[in-house]
Amino acid sequence: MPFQSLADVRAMLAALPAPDAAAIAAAEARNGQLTKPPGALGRLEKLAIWMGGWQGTDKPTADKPQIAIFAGNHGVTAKGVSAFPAEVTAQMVANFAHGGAAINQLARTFGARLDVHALELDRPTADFTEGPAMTEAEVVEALRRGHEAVSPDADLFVAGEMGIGNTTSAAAIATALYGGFGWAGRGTGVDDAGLRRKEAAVAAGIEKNAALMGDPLEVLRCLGGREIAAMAGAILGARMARVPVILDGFIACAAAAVLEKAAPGALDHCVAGHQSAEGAHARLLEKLGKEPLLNLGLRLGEGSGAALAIGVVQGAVACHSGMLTFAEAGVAAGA
Ligand SMILES: Cc1cc2ncn([C@H]3O[C@H](COP(=O)(O)O)[C@@H](O)[C@H]3O)c2cc1C
Ligand SMILES: O=C(O)c1cccnc1
Repeated sequence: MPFQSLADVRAMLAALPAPDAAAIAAAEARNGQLTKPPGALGRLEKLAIWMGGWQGTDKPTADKPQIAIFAGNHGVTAKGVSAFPAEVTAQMVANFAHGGAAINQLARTFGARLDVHALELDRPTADFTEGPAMTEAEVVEALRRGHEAVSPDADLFVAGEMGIGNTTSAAAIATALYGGFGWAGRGTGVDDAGLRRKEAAVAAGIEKNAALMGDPLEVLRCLGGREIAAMAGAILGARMARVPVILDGFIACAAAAVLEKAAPGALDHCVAGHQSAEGAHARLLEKLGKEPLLNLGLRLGEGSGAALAIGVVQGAVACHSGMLTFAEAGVAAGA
């Protein structure tokens, strides 16, 4: 058991592993010798060196990517916050199992292992507008499921989610962590009245759980969902195993934000895969200090934007680890 209480999670967050400084130096040196003008591969160069640092090598790989999707149901759906009914969560889990969802196609395209973890779908979280969404035992169990989902063999990890109502939960988390207004967005496509219901649910959730909002892990317990907690646990598990992570959209970033607030630097092993079309995702990425790799107007979740960014990371490490140096290739170096 990686942890049995939120206190154990806090202790883990206080002692996170750092990247391998020698591997970073070696990867930087290698990058400087490859057959291209200095800096010509732009951000790909930084990505490859970052991958090397976390993997502890000057020749990183990205041919064993893992995508884990976590699914959970939300009591707050009773407040009419989604354009779709809560049954869709379980129906989409079946669709993932049959290979029929967008993420199945993307995982196959980039050669990623895809695991689906359905977290007590017949037992939704409590409606957070009326009290904490989860007990400590429930949130710790979800964090643990995520933590244990990371394969020790993976060289790159994506956490994705499925949970009708979870853009409201993510908006509530972002509001609690960063304050201000306007964190709720259209999600699956709610109309103006639906958006107002989401804003009201967020405000009620913050007010009802006000006494606990100073502690990021309590924010996760009170306003999160099982799949959001599991994504946080998985991102933490990847850090402990020094597996680099690609962050997905608004909901995945809300999960990640809990870790960053609890322990600044906790997302140093993460890159932002994309900027989603969910209204407040750009703002959340700014709070995290992360520049997205892609901006394709996706607003799906399931890890889909991050999955597409696996291709970018694969391109970066293929160049970095596969190219010849000037000396090896017999190409004349510049002045
Ligand atoms: C068919 C379908 C497939 C999905 N795949 C991801 N989501 C996305 O939409 C949900 C969040 O939006 P909201 O907060 O508005 O409910 C999450 O399940 C998210 O993963 C889907 C939603 C639907 C309807
Ligand atoms: O940003 C996302 O990942 C997202 C946006 C809308 C609906 N589901 C997911």
